[in-house]
Amino acid sequence: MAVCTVYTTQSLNSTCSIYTPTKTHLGFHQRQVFFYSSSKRSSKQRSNSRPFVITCAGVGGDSQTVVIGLAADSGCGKSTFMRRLTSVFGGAAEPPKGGNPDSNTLISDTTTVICLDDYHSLDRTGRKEKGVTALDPTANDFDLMYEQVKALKQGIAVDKPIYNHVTGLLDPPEVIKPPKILVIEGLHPMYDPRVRDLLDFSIYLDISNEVKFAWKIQRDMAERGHSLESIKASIEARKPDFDAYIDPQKQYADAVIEVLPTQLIPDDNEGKVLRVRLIMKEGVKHFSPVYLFDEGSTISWIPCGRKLTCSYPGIKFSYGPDSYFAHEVSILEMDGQFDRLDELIYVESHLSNISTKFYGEVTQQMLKHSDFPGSNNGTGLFQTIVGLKIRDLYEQLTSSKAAAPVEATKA
Ligand SMILES: Nc1ncnc2c1ncn2[C@@H]1O[C@H](COP(=O)(O)OP(=O)(O)OP(=O)(O)O)[C@@H](O)[C@H]1O
Ligand SMILES: O=C(CO)[C@H](O)[C@H](O)COP(=O)(O)O
Repeated sequence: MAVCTVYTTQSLNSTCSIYTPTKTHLGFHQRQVFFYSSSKRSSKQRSNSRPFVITCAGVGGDSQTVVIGLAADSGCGKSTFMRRLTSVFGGAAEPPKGGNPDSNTLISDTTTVICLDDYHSLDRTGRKEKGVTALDPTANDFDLMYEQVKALKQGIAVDKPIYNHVTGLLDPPEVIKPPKILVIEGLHPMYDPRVRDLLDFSIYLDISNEVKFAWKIQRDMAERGHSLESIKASIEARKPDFDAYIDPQKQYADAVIEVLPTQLIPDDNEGKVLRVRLIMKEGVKHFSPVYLFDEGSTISWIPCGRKLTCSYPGIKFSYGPDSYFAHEVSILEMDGQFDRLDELIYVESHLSNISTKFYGEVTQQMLKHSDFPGSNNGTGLFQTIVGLKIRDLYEQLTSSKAAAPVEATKA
């Protein structure tokens, strides 16, 4: 086997990979560099040599993209969560400029959110012909998902396909450049072990069937004109594949936001008042779980009174250690809803490890987006806090990378 050296214009820390022509379909942006069988060649020899085509880190290899996975079924609040997350980093998230108007991608200064629906390998007709749902792994191209997320993580731009939800067809690809933070959201970010291993942090939105149904009715009946029967039928049709392929991913998540009917109203079936649990894995690098009052203890707190206005059925917080799929976790729970969002500061001041940059940042974010669904309950509160934790994780990851050469020099 020949030992070869790659000469590249990238910095020494660049990550370069060689791809055979058979892999060019993977959609990498390629640059030409020189590839030799010996490292000791003159510059004349170098310039006369035939170039091989290889891929190199497009951002110089020094900055690495942090990858976040967000899994949930359709209509479970992923887009709302993404809007809260991108807002934490500042700037608005928009579809790629001048691109396909039906693109599912959202780009802001710091984050790029790609929707994994774009890796459907079967379009709507194809799925119908084969009798499979979009949740079925056979309707998705996990090889391409893995190759492209890996490339982006290494700083290499990719040509990502687009699944057009308007037409149900696969559209020509769009270029995705490596961002500072890449969020992959959709049905299967933690399904394929190769993709899962690329994630620096993962979140699962676990919406109970009762609540999912209430949200679906609210959106698909009120906003999209679907009938109650068709909504019920669609949920039922998806359920076996949801249980088989989507739901099991929650065991791999670093944080799960579980949304359940309230326990404050006996036999409530309206789904308006919610009990929301933030399940946080212990021992995750760069992530320290949020706690209420005293870390590791078990707390039950009713904050209603002089400092927090509560109408029926009130608000109840709980916090404590637990286990989840045999992992040690901390769980913070909020049941009920806020009457006045400005009073949230009272609750915020009793929470620790929330990774804010200034006193009241959670309350400020919640007030800023008071029109988003879930702003008056634990869904909005916990999504905002997870957004702040992701910012913190990103800052820790990037500062530890920046510090690494210094450490190496010291050694
Ligand atoms: N926290 C919440 N509280 C109440 N309703 C919510 C909440 N989050 C989402 N919803 C409802 O669910 C609908 C879908 O939300 P969203 O668009 O964020 O979900 P999604 O997972 O991105 O959906 P899809 O995958 O279908 O695009 C909203 O229009 C709203 O009616
Ligand atoms: O579960 C979904 C993820 O959003 C969609 O149902 C899937 O992407 C197929 O989309 P469409 O119904 O528009 O063909």
